[in-house]
Amino acid sequence: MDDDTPQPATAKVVVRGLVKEYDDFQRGKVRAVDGLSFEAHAGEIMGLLGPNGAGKTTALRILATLLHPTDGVALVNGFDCQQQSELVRRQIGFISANTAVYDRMTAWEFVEYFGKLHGLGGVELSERIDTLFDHLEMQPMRDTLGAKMSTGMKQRASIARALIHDPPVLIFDEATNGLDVLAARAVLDTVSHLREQGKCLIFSTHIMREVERLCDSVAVMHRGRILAQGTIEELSDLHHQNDLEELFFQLIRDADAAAQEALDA
Ligand SMILES: Nc1ncnc2c1ncn2[C@@H]1O[C@H](COP(=O)(O)OP(=O)(O)OP(=O)(O)O)[C@@H](O)[C@H]1O
Repeated sequence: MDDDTPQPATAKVVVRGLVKEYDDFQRGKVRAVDGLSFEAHAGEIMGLLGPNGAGKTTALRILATLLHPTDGVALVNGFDCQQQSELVRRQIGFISANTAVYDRMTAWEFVEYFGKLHGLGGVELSERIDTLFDHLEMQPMRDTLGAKMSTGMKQRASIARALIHDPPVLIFDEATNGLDVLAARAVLDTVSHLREQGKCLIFSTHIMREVERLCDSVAVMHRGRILAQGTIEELSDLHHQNDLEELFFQLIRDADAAAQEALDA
């Protein structure tokens, strides 16, 4: 990797007033993200919790430099996702439920290929892959072709791919969708382990148990906005509700009722 890259001391994600509108052929303008603001810090897992269509993937794809925002700012480690996308990509690893592997590459070749794209090579790269394969328990599948991998194996390969350049910020977008309990548990264990290494993690999900088990803070998102944000204890105290699932339903119900009232007025 380029050693001249400025490396701020603390990995951090800052999102301020982020807006994303899509031009939808059938629905016209769709405001998928509507003034979103949050921060995520090093050594912490921030949960982004929201129902289908809340705007989680859109927001995270902006952070991953895959989409341009309509308005607002998203910074990764101080670098602007829109203006400095190349630098942001070096700071970030993005894992979703449907990251593809290549049918004709083995797990090892796949991760090596992405390592090379990040400018790694030689012994440094093979040692790094070896360490990652140890941690992710991928040694038995190192020669398995993408076409022969199970869903859980594909997800492990995708995680190794996202970690190969050792980025300080990791984004998991509904990364356990479609995995069986064992494979999902392996992903959650990896996320915990990455926190111990001081990484800044954003973990989007609609599964409450994953949030309760993993996250240091949580932002509840609906209709492109954040309805509530804080630690689970802070949210429980503020809304007088200890059950996260109930709290989630309550927040969504209240927001929908307020939106309906505004429409009726
Ligand atoms: N390319 C697109 N064109 C038009 N509308 C889109 C596009 N992508 C997403 N949307 C819309 O934006 C809104 C937010 O979608 P998004 O996928 O970001 O939400 P999400 O919280 O990730 O949902 P899910 O959990 O279902 O993945 C939805 O109304 C969706 O239909």
